[in-house]
This record gives sequence, structure tokens and C-alpha cells, in this order.
Amino acid sequence: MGRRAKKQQGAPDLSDLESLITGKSLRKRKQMVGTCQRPSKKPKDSLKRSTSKSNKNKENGWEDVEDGVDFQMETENLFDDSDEGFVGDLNDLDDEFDDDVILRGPVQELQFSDDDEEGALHSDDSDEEITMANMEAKSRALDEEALREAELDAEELRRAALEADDDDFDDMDEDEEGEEGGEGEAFHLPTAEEREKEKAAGGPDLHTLQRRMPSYYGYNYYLAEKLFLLFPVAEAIEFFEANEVSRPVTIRTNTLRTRRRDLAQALINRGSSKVPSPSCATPEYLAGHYMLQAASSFLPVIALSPQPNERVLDMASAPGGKTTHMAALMQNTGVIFANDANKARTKSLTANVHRLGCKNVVVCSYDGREFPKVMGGFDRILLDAPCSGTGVISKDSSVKVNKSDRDFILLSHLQKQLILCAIDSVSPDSKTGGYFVYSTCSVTVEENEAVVDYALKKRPNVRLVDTGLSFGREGFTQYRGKTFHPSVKLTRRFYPHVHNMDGFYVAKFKVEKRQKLSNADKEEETSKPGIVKTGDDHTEDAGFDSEEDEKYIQEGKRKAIKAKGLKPPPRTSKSA
Ligand SMILES: C[S@@+](CC[C@H](N)C(=O)[O-])C[C@H]1O[C@@H](n2cnc3c(N)ncnc32)[C@H](O)[C@@H]1O
Repeated sequence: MGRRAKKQQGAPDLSDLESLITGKSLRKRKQMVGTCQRPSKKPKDSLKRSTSKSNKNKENGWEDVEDGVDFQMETENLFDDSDEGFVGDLNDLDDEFDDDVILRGPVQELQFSDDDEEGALHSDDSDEEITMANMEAKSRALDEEALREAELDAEELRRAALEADDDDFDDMDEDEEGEEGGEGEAFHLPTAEEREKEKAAGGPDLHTLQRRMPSYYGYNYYLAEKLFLLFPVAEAIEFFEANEVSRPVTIRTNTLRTRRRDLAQALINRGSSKVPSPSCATPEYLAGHYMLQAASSFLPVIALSPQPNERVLDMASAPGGKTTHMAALMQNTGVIFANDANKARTKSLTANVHRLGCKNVVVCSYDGREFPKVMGGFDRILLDAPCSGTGVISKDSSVKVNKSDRDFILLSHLQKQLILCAIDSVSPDSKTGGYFVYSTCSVTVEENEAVVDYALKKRPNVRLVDTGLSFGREGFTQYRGKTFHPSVKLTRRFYPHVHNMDGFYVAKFKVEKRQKLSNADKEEETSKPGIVKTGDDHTEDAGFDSEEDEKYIQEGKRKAIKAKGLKPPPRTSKSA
């Protein structure tokens, strides 16, 4: 569990995914309900609790993360008249928890320790006694004050970040060798005594402040640095904050078994205002009338848009949230090969396929890198790649501390191999398709744009196309001095603090026939709009992009040596 008590977010109308663009950050939303607070208290002992939650999630499988959630919903509010598959929000609808009840609840006495910042805020200048009459005004004043301070801090941090140059990696290494850093090692928030000293000295310096924020939220230095490179500081803090809050639970009507309206009626007829979790499953759940899914997991399927009678590969498919969604869109026609390298995970995949009545699915278990040798010629392929999970920290907060650069290197290596194999398994001759979608539930550029750009370079016969998703931020075309192909802009990023859904990334490719082009033709081709510039012709080597990755490989090796308590060799100029 995070710094704050886990909260379910308000309900977006997921029947229209676009409506998830709230335009309001979580911070703003909180202000609206008067709960905006400056992150100012002690770091919570969050990770033990969150780890047990994350373990549970892992057992259940990625798509089943909500299975253990004891969610509530008032079914009437969930459905409209459409017969389409739907996602309904399951939160905030229980009238037992309406605002009135909260407002009517007993007034709680808040106690702050002497050195507590909020305590300092609380004992404002007037020393006026708090009464029922003045409480609301005081509370508002406190909120405003806290907000002002947070904004000032954020502005200071942003300025500090702008001043920081691109030598962060070097800084980090120095730190690691010094006292404060180290892989997986959290920073320390200052003691009361240290804070007094800092105050006397005119406050902490900006770098210190910047480094304290992620520590406060429980991130290790390594991941924090990554996130600060991805977002401006103020936005990074919004991202941290959003990760402390659960995303809305959503359900998808399985249109192979029922209609949205009928499901709504069935649930309403049940006479309960609450839909229990699958651990105490409803008959409708057992009968496969719906699937619990994260809202973000709809995105790659919508982008892929599989058509009836097509031949589709879901290359990393367990536990099958997206496979079963595709089967429904294809109206149980054609064939979907649902593959997953992890045999154990194919059990839950098979169970879901059966429960949801998908008759066009063949489950198989190969390493994705064996395709297309195993099988090729697909009309469409989805690669929902294994990833670091930095987009789903609200579900698995162990990600905050358990990822090292070695993990990122290995993952992006695997992703680069898988993406080439997926591309090579698509039939460019497909009459209806010839599309491939790459997705991850991670927000790092290494696992997303860098992988996509790598595929563009290695496979001259592919180009990026619009995902068809009408929201989401554009993919990065520049990152830390690297420039990606301009078409990478067509890929889409989704964030918890912006879209109120898990962090997610989606890229859609069109696969064309491979051609042996003359040099002159190549020049002409790559100058056409929308056509991918490629470094070289396709190659069977799906390894690292050696020039670019060498530095990271070397750093990974040094870290591994250090982790064993040994002294790594000095950096060579290549790895520096
Ligand atoms: C993000 S999850 C997939 C979730 C799934 N698409 C869904 O919607 O339910 C990634 C999956 O990749 C599988 N995986 C890992 N390495 C793989 C490989 N080399 N080939 C195929 N699958 C792999 C993992 O077992 C895991 O189930």
C-alpha cells in the first residue's frame, strides 16, 4: 500500500473510452473534494503491505489483478442501452459511502507531532481555537496553504531539473559509490533535527529536495531517476501520487454470451447493489458473461481491430483478457492462436477461454522468439510484451524498488527480439489485415519507443500507422539525446495521472512485402511521407543495437559485479 490509504478512483464512463480524458489531474480532482495535501509526512512503511498485494496479483495473473478487490457497484448506473461490449466502473457507486455519510461522521481529532509540517500549518498564526463554526474555513485555509507550498516546491524542483544536464547517469554512479545511493537503496527523509538545521540554513538545497520526493513515495533511486527523465518534476510527482491510488475496476461484457443490457438486468435482478469479486463469483461471472479487465487492456485490442474470419496470433497472451476480447470482436470466427511461453500461465488462459465460450482459440506455449518458425502468415498479431510493469505500480508497488538497470536491459533485449519475430510472422499478403500491434504496461522509453524504433530500423518493410485511439499522448521522438523516427509520434502513451488508467503504450504497424531495393530506390522510398527510414535491410540478428546499448550493457555488468560485493573494473571509454 502506498503513502496514502489506497483509494478507488472516481468513475470514468468507460463505455466511451475517450471520456477517460478527464482533463483533470488527480491533484485537481483531489482539490475538488478538498483532500489535496502536500506530500509532507513520513514515508509510510508501504512496501510490505504492497508486496503481499502484488504477490496475490501475480498469482492471479496480470489481467486478474482486480480479482481480490472487494469492489462495490450500483448496477443501474453502469449500463446504457447499447448492446456492445462495455466496461463499467465499479467504484464510488455504493450509497453506503456517499458524501453525506462521511460528512455526518464523527469529527476526528487530528494530532500532529511538534515537528510535523502539517502540525505547523495547523497551529496557524491566530492560535484561535478550532470550533465547529470556523473549522471549514480553517480547513480550507490549510488546504490552500498546503497547495501553495506544494506548487512552490514543484516549481523549485522543476527549475532544478531544467538546470540538471544530461550527465545524470554519471551523477548516479558517483552517488552509488558514495553513501546515499545504491541500487534498491532508498534515501532517507530528514530527521526532525536535520530539518531544523536545514531550516536554519535557509531550507534544503534543490537537488536534495528533488531526491527526497521519490524516496517519500518509496521509489528506489534508479527508477526515480528514470521517471524524472520522463516527466517534468511536477508531473513526476503527480505520477507518483496517482500510483498511490487504485484505478477503477472495469468489466467487459462478453458479447459471445450475453448482451450488455441483459447482463445489466441480470445483475440488477440479483437484488444486490454490489457485484461481488470473482472470488465469490456471481452466476453471470461463472457463466462467462463478463470479464474483469483493466481499462487500459482494451486499448491494444481496439488498435489491432481483428476482423471476423482472420488468422490472428496473440504472442504473449496469458491470462487471456485480450485474447477473449479479440474472440468476441471476431464473433468466434477465424482462429486466434493464443500463445504464452509460461506454461503454468496457460492454465488460467485456457480456463478463461472456456469460461467465456471462445471457440476460435487455440492455446499454445512457445517462446515467442520461435515464431515464425512455428507458424507464420497471420493477418494480425498482438504482442502485449513482457515488461517492467512501471505503468501498473498502483497494482504492484514492488516495482518501485525491485527494478535495476539490468532488468531494463534484459527486458528491452527480449522485447526487441520478440518484436522482430512478431513482424516476421505477419502476412504482408493478407487481404484484410497485415497489421501488428506492440503494447506494454510500462512507461519507460527503453521498453517502448526505443523498441519500436529498433524494429523500424531492422525491418524496412514495416511502417507505423495511426493506432485509431483518439486519446493518449504522442510517443516520444526524442529522448536523452536519441532521436527516433518521426513516425514514432503515431504511437500512444497512457498515464494514470492523466487518463486515470494504468500506464500503457500502444504502437500499430502495417507490414508490407519485403523488397530488395536499389540504393536509389531506397533513397526515394525513405523520403516519402509515412515511410520508415531504415538503417539497413532486415537482419536475422535480433540482438542489441550494439553501438547504442554498449554503454548500458557495460553499466549492467558493473552493477552485477558490485551487487556481489566485488569491485568492478574501471570504466572503459566505450562504457563511460
Ligand atoms: C503482459 S503479460 C500478457 C497479458 C495478456 N496479453 C493479457 O491480456 O492477459 C506478458 C506475458 O508474456 C509472457 N512471456 C514472457 N516471455 C515470453 C516469451 N519469450 N514468449 C512468449 N511469451 C512470453 C508472460 O508469461 C506473460 O504472460
